[in-house]
This record gives sequence, C-alpha cells and structure tokens, in this order.
Amino acid sequence: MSIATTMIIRLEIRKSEASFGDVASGIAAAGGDIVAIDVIRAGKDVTTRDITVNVQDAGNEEVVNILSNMSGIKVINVSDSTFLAHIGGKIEITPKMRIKNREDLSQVYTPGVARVSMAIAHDPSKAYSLTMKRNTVAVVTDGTAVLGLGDIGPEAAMPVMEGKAMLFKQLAGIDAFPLCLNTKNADEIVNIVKAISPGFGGINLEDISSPRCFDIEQRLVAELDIPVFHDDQHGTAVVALAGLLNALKVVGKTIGNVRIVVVGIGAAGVSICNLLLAAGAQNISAVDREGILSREIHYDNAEWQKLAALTNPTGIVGGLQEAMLGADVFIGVSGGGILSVDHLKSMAPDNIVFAMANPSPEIEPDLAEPHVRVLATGRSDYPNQINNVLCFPGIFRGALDCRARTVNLEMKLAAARAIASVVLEDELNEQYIIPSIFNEKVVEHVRLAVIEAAIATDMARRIPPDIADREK
Ligand SMILES: NC(=O)C1=CN([C@@H]2O[C@H](COP(=O)(O)OP(=O)(O)OC[C@H]3O[C@@H](n4cnc5c(N)ncnc54)[C@H](O)[C@@H]3O)[C@@H](O)[C@H]2O)C=CC1
Ligand SMILES: CC(=O)C(=O)O
Ligand SMILES: [Mg+2]
Repeated sequence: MSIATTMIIRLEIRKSEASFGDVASGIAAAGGDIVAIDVIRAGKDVTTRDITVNVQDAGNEEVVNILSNMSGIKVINVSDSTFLAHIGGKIEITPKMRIKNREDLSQVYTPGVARVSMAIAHDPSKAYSLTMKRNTVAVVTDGTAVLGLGDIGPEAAMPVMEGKAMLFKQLAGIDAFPLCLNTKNADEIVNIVKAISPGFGGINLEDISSPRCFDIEQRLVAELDIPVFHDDQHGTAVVALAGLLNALKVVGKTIGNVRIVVVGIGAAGVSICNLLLAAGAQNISAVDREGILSREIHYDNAEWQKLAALTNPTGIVGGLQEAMLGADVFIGVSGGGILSVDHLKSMAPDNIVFAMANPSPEIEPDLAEPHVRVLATGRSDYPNQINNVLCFPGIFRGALDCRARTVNLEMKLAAARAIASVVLEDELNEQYIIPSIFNEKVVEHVRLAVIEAAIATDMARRIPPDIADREK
C-alpha cells in the first residue's frame, strides 16, 4: 500500500538544450503530478525552478531518475514535504505571558511563586486551579507497537507522539506532552508514570504492545486518581463502535443479529470485542495468528482467556478463512494485506469491512471496494476514516473538564454514540458513516456525552459551569 507525498525538486534548466515542457512531460511519465512551479532564478541561459510534485508513492524514485537523465537538466536538490514538516519537531511550549520586568519576574518565579507553591502544599487539589495540571495530558509510549510498524523504539515513536500532541491541542485545546520511555519493563513503566502523574490531569498510554499493555493500564487505573486511557485499546474501540452503529443503519441490520469477525486480538482488538459485547453484539469471532479464539483452548494471555468465553458462540474451528464465511462484519486491527478478495466474496450480502490497520490496511481499498457494501479504513486519504483521533480529544476534554477519576464503560459507550450521532440520519450513506476529524461538532458532542455519563456514574469530581447552567 503506497503513501502519497509531495516532493520539491530544485532544477537548473539549460535553455539551449531543454524546455520546461520536457520537464513536465518527464514528471508526468514517471507518475508525478505538478502542483506548483516557483522561479528561483531566471538567467539568460539557465533558469532555476522549484517544482512541487505530488507522487502517489513516497518511494517513487522514477521522477528524479528521469529528470537526472535528461540533457540540459540538473537536479540541484530534492526535498520531501513530509520530512520538511518534521524538521526540529512539530510542537513547542509557549508561555501564556511575557516576563517584561522585575515585577513580572518576581510574580511568575521567585519569590512570588513560593506563595503559590505553599498554597498547593497546604491543599494539593489547588494544583488544578494554580498549575497547568487541569489541561495537561502525558502521552506515554515505550515504542513497542508504533502504529502497525511494531517495536521501533522510543526515538522513532516520537514523531507519532508529537503528532498526537498537535491533535490534542488543535482539536481540544489540551496541552499534551510526548513522553517516550527507554524501557520495556512493565514495572518500570508503571513506576515512571506514577512518578510523573502529579503534573498531569490525565495519562494517554499509546502504542504499547499487547499483552503487556493490559497489565500496565490496569495497574495504573487502580493506582492513580486521574484518567489513564490506553488509546489504542479504548479510543479505537469507541470509534469502531461508532462507525459500526452507523454502518448497520445503512445496511439495515442490528448489532445483536450480525456475525462479526475481529482480526488482530491485540490492544485494539481486545477492547473492540469487549466494547461491541457491551453494546449488544452476540456473535463475534475473534481471530489472531493462532486462529479463532475458542473456549476449548487455554490461553496464557488473560484477556484472550476471558474473550474466548464470551465469543465464538457457535464454536467455529479454524482461522480467518473459516471465520469470514457468511460473516456480516469484518473489523481488522492486525496488519497490512492479510485480507483477500476471496475472503470478501465469502461474506454475507451487504457486508461491512473496517480495515483499520495503519499505515497499510488489511486490504487495499481499491481492491476491496467492488466486493463491499460499506468500507472504512484508518487512513485520511479514503472516505470513512475510522481512526481513534475521532475519540481521544473529546474523551479527554470531557474527562478533564469534569475531573473524572477514570474513563469507565458508560463514558466509552456514550462517546461512541456521540460520534455516531454527528452524522445525521438523512446524511448517512455507504461513503459517509463517520464524521471527519475536522467536523467541529465531534469534540463538543463527545465532551458533553462523556461528562454526562461521568456525572451519572459518579465519576465526576466537578460539574463544569456550562453543564451546571444547562441543568438549571
Ligand atoms: N485506525 C485506528 O484508529 C487504529 C489502528 N490501529 C492499528 O491496528 C493494528 C494493531 O494495533 P495494536 O492493537 O495496537 O497492536 P498489537 O500489536 O497490540 O496487536 C496486533 C495483533 O494483531 C495480530 N496479528 C498480526 N498479524 C496478524 C495476522 N496475519 N492474522 C491474525 N492476527 C494478526 C497480532 O498477533 C497481535 O495480536 C496496527 O496496524 C495499528 O496501526 C491501532 C489503533 C488505532
Ligand atoms: C491510530 C493509532 O493509534 C495507531 O495506528 O496506532
Ligand atoms: Mg496508536
């Protein structure tokens, strides 16, 4: 599966030997699409231009090869806009006020700050009003399951976590810190997160491989009084459920009557199965590399053991192929390319396929489309993007605003229904089952639903003023 990108190619064109027309045809022949041309220098004999070219495949070397081999053309430099966007990182800390004089200095720092510190020392709950705690989330990873790229380490995880921090800020106004830990030891991760927790209003665990992620999250939830939320588990499950609720409406089926195949029973898959069961699903086949989870088998993975008892009610034996036969819904959170057209053809009519692995889905959307009634992927370059970015900004905004102790099942179900509700009944169709992440209603709908569910289940330690006003 290719990832599109934009290249900026700086060229010298010797006018006596080549024309811009030659350059344009060379780029088109190599599969590039020219989107901008900037003249850098216009000499009598030689012109220098920056040509901005979209390519469907970031690995496309053909464009530069063709240009380099043309007479009269010299390639001076090639840059990739995705890499350019990452130079020096993507986020920074910006103070809320400028320190202009000694008076300012003595307020924001010593000696004035000491009075504020002592106020918090006497009443630690004041950290919520006098520090950034109430609006701050730690995005914590050990780099062991970064997207679908696997264990690529904490440094390589950093661009993903910075991207996540950008989304937290832009979509929900939350200040998020990427914390990439150089340890894979579960005890150490738990201790580090506990130790840094005083400065944060919530913890977003990210891209920590399964099954370690379950134990790490459960221990932190039990030991901390701020929300700890492993987004690959629960954010993904919330968005998958939201998409499924709407897709089922499009095809005229109900969650209690469909046969659902979930493939990849890792962080995301376990949580998706559990949330779908809580939402009324009765017939799930949970498939991992060893086949369909079965109650006949004992699993060392405690989450698999629990799920095996709750899924595969008809005792199907086998793997993906057997599970797909006659299935209504496929949800993939495994790896790229594991699904074939034959698998799709063996499904029930009006099938729903969510190929959510990143960056490459379980099947290429173009291949799948003719054999699927409702298709969704995790990617932003196709319709129906089912990605946990639709959930985490709103769920944390809601949890922070009501100072929730944790994010419980009711809050997750409410978030899923809220995301689904952004697409109105008369707008729903095969190409539009889930709102765009740029739809401004998403965060606000999720926030409200989460706060209401937190209040109803006694998880909220504060009623935000706008909610209190509504209830008057
Ligand atoms: N669209 C979205 O919002 C999200 C997508 N994902 C994607 O889902 C995938 C899994 O993520 P995590 O659950 O965090 O990883 P994980 O490493 O915890 O779980 C992956 C699971 O898939 C299984 N698997 C891999 N290849 C398989 C195959 N051929 N057949 C059956 N099972 C197979 C693995 O054994 C493992 O249990 C990744 O590609 C990730 O990018 C994850 C979170 C959110
Ligand atoms: C989207 C996301 O969290 C993932 O692919 O891991
Ligand atoms: Mg992730």
